[in-house]
Amino acid sequence: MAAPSPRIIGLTGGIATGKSTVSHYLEQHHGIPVLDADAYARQAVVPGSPIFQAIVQRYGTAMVQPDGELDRRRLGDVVFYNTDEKRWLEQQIHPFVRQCFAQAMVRLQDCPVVVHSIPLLFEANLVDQVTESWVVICSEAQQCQRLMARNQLSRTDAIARIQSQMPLLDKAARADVVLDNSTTVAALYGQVDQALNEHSSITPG
Ligand SMILES: CC(C)(COP(=O)(O)OP(=O)(O)OC[C@H]1O[C@@H](n2cnc3c(N)ncnc32)[C@H](O)[C@@H]1O)[C@@H](O)C(=O)NCCC(=O)NCCS
Ligand SMILES: Nc1ncnc2c1ncn2[C@@H]1O[C@H](COP(=O)(O)OP(=O)(O)OP(=O)(O)O)[C@@H](O)[C@H]1O
Repeated sequence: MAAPSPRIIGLTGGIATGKSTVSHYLEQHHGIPVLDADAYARQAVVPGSPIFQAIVQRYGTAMVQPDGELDRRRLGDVVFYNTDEKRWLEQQIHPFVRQCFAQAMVRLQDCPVVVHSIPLLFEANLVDQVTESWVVICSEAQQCQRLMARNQLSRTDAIARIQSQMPLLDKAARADVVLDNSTTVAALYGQVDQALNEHSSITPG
């Protein structure tokens, strides 16, 4: 059976498990366009935007850095410890992100393969928007260590961010492809190459 056109790979995982490492490889090595929900979510809160203003109204100017940008670390310290505040923020940002995806897909409709990098692919029930789902996993100890190192976070703050998400094993159980990023980046790339070749005929549903 012919693969649907375009083939849309929904790339997900836990925080700091390696989504960006995979998406950069797909983009740079394979030339596949990547639409990144995290990047759109950052665009949603540029200084002066309606959502930036709503955030400042809700939490005060303490959320704004001296350079005028949103203090993302500080906002994370609020929402990753408080489910209601996380839900409020998602309600502000997600419609903008959905609109960005829809607009970009009009532009990319003739591409044979497109990647949608979406941390909340399963949590937000977006799996119907893609033709196959890939999840990047590693052990929780590695995830915590990589997150602490990259974002200069304490162990407590890293664990709060990890625990605010759907457990990785639940994501792995739902995914079409599980990419194990518990060893080297080279080993991860090998799995990506294999998944690109082997799963090209997965159809939605
Ligand atoms: C809270 C914010 C400001 C923290 O920013 P920060 O620069 O520290 O992190 P960044 O945006 O790079 O996200 C890093 C990772 O955090 C995790 N994460 C982000 N938002 C969420 C969320 N709502 N729920 C669970 N995990 C999340 C994802 O794994 C993501 O890849 C930011 O994550 C945000 O605006 N989140 C709400 C928007 C959202 O839901 N984004 C997810 C994609 S739409
Ligand atoms: N196999 C690996 N071995 C060691 N470090 C790694 C490996 N893969 C990724 N990393 C590092 O772990 C960190 C997280 O990786 P990456 O940014 O790709 O994750 P992510 O899932 O995109 O993160 P986020 O959820 O925050 O967007 C980065 O600093 C990256 O360089």
